[in-house]
Amino acid sequence: MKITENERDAVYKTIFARRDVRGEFSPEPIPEDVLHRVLTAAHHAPSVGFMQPWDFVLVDDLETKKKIKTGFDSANRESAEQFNDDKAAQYRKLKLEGILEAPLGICVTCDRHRNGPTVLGRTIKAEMDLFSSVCAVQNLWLAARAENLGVGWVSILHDSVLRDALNIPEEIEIIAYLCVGYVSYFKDKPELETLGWQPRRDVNSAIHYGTWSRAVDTGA
Ligand SMILES: Cc1cc2c(cc1C)N(C[C@H](O)[C@H](O)[C@H](O)COP(=O)(O)O)c1[nH]c(=O)[nH]c(=O)c1N2
Repeated sequence: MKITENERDAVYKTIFARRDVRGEFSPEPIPEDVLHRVLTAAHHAPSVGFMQPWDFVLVDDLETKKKIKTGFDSANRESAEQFNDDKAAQYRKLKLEGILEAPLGICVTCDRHRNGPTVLGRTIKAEMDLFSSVCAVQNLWLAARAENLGVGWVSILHDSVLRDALNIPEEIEIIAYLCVGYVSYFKDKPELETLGWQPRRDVNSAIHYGTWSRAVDTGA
């Protein structure tokens, strides 16, 4: 099967128009068929040894979301203290989650024991199962964008909060908590770029020919 030019353009458009969404969610519910398409796209991510170690816990209960939000608030206060004075003040102004606003939360997990102890491709680097689950997150994020659904990744959370709220056992790894819902608009650029937190690196500084070399900061 060949990808047509229009289809190629749609893929790039989706990649460049994807954003991390925090506060702009509408409460409009996500239709079952749309959600199923997005989760099926996530489920078709590549995985080491075709392990498919992920699971998706869907969270629409307000009380559960409130527990997670309380956990975020506490972890966020703890996080702010890790930055120096100016950066901490700027950090405290950032909106870094949409846990209550988003109609749906999705917790992506990784079962590190799925398919037994020896997995093709994971014999030398054990963390490949975790990376596979992150591939599922990216597929989900892009498929959601193609459906005009916003996604926000919230990682300022201790695992214990999600384990308690969602009944996730210790042997299951927590990969991501995602806030998902329709949005009024998608920003053109990452918010952290617009607010001056961090600029986008020039793609050429990420490309190395032959050997790795430390990127030179040109200040551009
Ligand atoms: C593993 C991981 C973890 C997080 C994120 C991303 C990823 C990949 N991002 C989103 C992140 O800030 C965002 O992707 C970048 O700022 C780039 O913006 P766009 O995603 O292009 O809009 C994120 N954003 C946020 O507001 N709170 C968070 O806790 C996190 N955590």
